[in-house]
Amino acid sequence: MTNYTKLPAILLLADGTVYHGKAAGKIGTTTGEICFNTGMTGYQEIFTDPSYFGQIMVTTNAHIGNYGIHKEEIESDSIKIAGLVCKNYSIGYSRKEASESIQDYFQDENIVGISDIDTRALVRKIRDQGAMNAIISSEITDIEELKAKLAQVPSMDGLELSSQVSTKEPYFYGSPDATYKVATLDFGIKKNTLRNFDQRDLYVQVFPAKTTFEEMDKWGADAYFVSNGPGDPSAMPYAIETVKQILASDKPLFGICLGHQLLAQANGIGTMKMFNGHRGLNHPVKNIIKNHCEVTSQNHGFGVIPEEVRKSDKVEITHINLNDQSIEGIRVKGKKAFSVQYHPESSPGPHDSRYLFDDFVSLIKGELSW
Ligand SMILES: NC(=O)CC[C@H](N)C(=O)O
Repeated sequence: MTNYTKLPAILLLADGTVYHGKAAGKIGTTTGEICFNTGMTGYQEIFTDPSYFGQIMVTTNAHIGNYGIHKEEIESDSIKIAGLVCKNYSIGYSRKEASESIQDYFQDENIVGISDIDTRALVRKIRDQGAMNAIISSEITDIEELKAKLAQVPSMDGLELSSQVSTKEPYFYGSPDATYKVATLDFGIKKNTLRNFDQRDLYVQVFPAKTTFEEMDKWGADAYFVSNGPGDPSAMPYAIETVKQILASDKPLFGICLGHQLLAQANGIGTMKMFNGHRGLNHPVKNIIKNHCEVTSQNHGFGVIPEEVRKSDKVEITHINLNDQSIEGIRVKGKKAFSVQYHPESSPGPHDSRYLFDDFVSLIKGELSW
């Protein structure tokens, strides 16, 4: 394949800052909300995480691509990030299990990126100025033209994206002989969540985002799962309604990330756009029920409004972020429903929080209550 990576490329931020670097991936132009992930490993899992749909990813690890691309290290069937910004873009790779280079992968999947950017300076800028849109181009050099294109990009605030990454048809995961059945609402589910269910004797049917409760209920599931996903949860009234109906059914319910935000919304608690999201593999969270700390994997740009959670008589707080005291977990009083803002399936990330999948199984078995 032709190697275009010596060609110049431009990154323009919505505040007018221009960065010059080199083309990475396909030659072209891409737009999205710029965000950064501080993880030191797991780039392929991050690129394929559907929650990043519509976002340009800045990786703070200095080398990207250096251990190649592995067919199995994916969280969905394609790259979901809108574009990549990195420092060193390594086309050569050192792992013998890898099947191709990052450059071939990006070109095959039509992903536009930019390398040789001072990502430390860029991240400090985004950190201090908050979330904003950006454009990367390796074909347009006129800044005014790039500005005009960037002005057309919608704000992430108020954007519904889940229905674009959700499965179009229902499908099954795991063994039909498993003891319990979990109906899953797919807003952009990660494969490792499904692997964790399968490992715990749960048979899953994954439903498209806009499936009604009535349709899912026909399957006779023992419990429900509400997945992670991209976009603004407050722009998803259809999903909030379905979660309300699941709650009314009194079946166990577990939600992760977007699923957590939707469970809050279904209980009358608002969500908000954060100044900077949490994206990385080492966010400390305190489980205030068990009085322990977990190091967690995170990826979100919205959050539940802390004052509204504290005032709510419907939910109680189970987890708190130790960096900024944001709400990381809730459970619904008198219901078998709980959720976390972070990612216990953690692919990539530490496994501290995997016990939440065991808690879900205990809840289904009737061995856990509050
Ligand atoms: N990982 C997720 O589910 C992200 C949820 C939501 N889109 C957010 O950015 O906050």
